[in-house]
Amino acid sequence: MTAPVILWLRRDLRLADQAALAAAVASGAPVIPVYILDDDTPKHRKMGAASRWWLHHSLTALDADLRALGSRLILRAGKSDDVLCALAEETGASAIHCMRHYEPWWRNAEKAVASGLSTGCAFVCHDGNYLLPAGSVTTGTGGQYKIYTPFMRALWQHMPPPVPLAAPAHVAAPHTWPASEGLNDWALLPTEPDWSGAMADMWIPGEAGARHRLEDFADKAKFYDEKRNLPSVAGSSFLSPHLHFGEISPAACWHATMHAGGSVDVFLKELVWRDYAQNVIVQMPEYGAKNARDAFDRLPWRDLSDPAVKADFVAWTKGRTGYPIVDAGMRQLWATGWMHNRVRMIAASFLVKHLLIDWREGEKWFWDTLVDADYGSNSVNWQWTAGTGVDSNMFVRIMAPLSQSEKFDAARYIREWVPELAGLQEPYIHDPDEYGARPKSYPRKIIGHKAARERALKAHEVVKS
Ligand SMILES: Cc1cc2nc3c(=O)[nH]c(=O)nc-3n(C[C@H](O)[C@H](O)[C@H](O)COP(=O)(O)OP(=O)(O)OC[C@H]3O[C@@H](n4cnc5c(N)ncnc54)[C@H](O)[C@@H]3O)c2cc1C
Repeated sequence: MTAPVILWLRRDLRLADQAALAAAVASGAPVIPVYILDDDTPKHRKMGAASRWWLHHSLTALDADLRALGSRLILRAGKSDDVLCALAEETGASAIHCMRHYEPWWRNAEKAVASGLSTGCAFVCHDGNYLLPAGSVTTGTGGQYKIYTPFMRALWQHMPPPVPLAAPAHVAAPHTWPASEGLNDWALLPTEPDWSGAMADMWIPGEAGARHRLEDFADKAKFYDEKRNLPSVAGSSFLSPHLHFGEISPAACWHATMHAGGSVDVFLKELVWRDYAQNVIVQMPEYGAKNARDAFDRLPWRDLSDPAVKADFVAWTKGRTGYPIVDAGMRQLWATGWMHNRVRMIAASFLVKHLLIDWREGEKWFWDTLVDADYGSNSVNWQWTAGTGVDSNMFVRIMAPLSQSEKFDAARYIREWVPELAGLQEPYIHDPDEYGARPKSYPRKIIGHKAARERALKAHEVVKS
């Protein structure tokens, strides 16, 4: 009887263009696909609540897709290396195939599995969750890029990525299946209260949902640059949670859109940002916790243990800052697990500069509430916004939320997410306080733009010194 091979699944929950699955199938051995719910290895970086909701549905979809090919998904909970080594022993597996991941905890886990397996079992990591393996695009002298633009130019020379692999037609099952835990027993879905209604309306987690999003976007990709900054318009791809969970490969996204014409290159460059973020965390694994620019360690952030500061933070999380564009974004995030990119920049900048609250508090909130919460992309973008990153916006360039709201035509978006303001016309809706048009149910501005700007610039003096 041929020994089986194990397919270790993490953020690569797809059948098409899945190099680890393709290699497992090509080995000719029976395949045991396993997903391990591991809250030990990532420690405080375990998946947030919105991601857990997504995971439940994505695993359900993947199990159904595998069953259609004659296979199924085995679920186990525990520390990945312990579980995998035990499963390899139990099944007599000859190899474990997986996709490579770059979060520091996954890199450690990959090393632990490789060293923990008995000699009869090979451990093989495959690439394909990114356009190129992190670390493979190097400068002329063989160094790593820290800045996005030269990184993008260098990566672009290697594009397009290889043509995506088709899903296998059949996945051979083992003679007997090892025991599996029940997905419902993992309690990944919220119950009391169940806050996932708007998420379920907006998203279809799983590979088929990802494919539909891509097909829908491929027709619009040529207009990307004109529309992507307008929160009232669905101008971007909405692929981020699907890409994060690996339900679709970036190569599939590239090939489906690259001939769209118009401004599609601007979209493709956003896919490169995703790769860039992984390259940053490979070089600086602590990026989610540590300022890349040390001088910012001196910045006197307001202290969250002070109740007044805490109240400001809570107002931000609940979308009650008195700045309609910020509040609309934060409420969209809470309801759907996603926020428009332009509004993410405005809301993040508001926390860091207007409220002078440490970017790490915002990063944590996003980690818990985004369905696309991604260690690399989240920390790179927060540090970009805060001005603390290797490649970042300057701290002293303070975004004016109210003019951004007008510039990017956010009225319809605000009406959708801040119903108290639904009756206001332009320009009042962008700044109801200023025009004396604020309904009683909507809060006053938590701080004026001028006062906030002066406070932030004063705090920054310490960094300069
Ligand atoms: C403060 C802040 C935090 C963020 N946190 C995350 C996060 O945790 N996870 C995440 O995927 N994105 C994050 N982003 C980036 C960006 O906002 C989202 O990727 C984008 O809004 C997703 O929508 P979309 O799929 O329609 O993107 P599109 O505009 O259609 O872009 C296509 C894909 O490119 C990638 N991408 C686009 N912009 C970026 C970017 N700036 N950085 C990295 N990848 C990008 C995403 O995978 C996205 O799905 C963050 C941005 C900010 C300002």
